[in-house]
Amino acid sequence: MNKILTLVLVRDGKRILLGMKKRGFGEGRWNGFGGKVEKQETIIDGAKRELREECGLVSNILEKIGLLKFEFVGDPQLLEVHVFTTEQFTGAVEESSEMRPEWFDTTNIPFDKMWPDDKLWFPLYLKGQKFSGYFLFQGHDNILKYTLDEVDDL
Ligand SMILES: CNc1nc2c(ncn2C)c(=O)[nH]1
Repeated sequence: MNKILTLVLVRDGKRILLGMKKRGFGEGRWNGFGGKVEKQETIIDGAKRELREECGLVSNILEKIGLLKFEFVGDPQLLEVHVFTTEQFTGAVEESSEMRPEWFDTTNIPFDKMWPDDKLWFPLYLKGQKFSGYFLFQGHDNILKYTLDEVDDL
């Protein structure tokens, strides 16, 4: 059974909010906000909860824009990441124990300090194209193979 995770990308015009992961999975990398989905919540409610917990922003309008599946050589647990975006949010950005948020210009995204798959699917995201991808990782830095498709709906 795949482990269901969420990823929320927050946009404000030309800017995107990313968080520096301070510990755990993906530590030391910039990423969107998200995490596990609890048993009693829907995926989108889990995404909204993680957004608020990790950076203080509240959004009721998340748009589903991507589905990413990750496999790691030697690990039977597949990750299934449901990707959302929002441009409508309230609250003040605040650092959490998990994440140090920072605004970036979408022309200057720090891909060299992000998961290596991000540079592959971000261009689709930035042009508003929904996507579905599968990535086979060797460790956390090396993509052995991947598929990435533009899709009309998720
Ligand atoms: C493994 N690559 C990867 N994993 C992620 C990401 N966001 C959340 N998780 C768990 C991502 O962008 N890449």
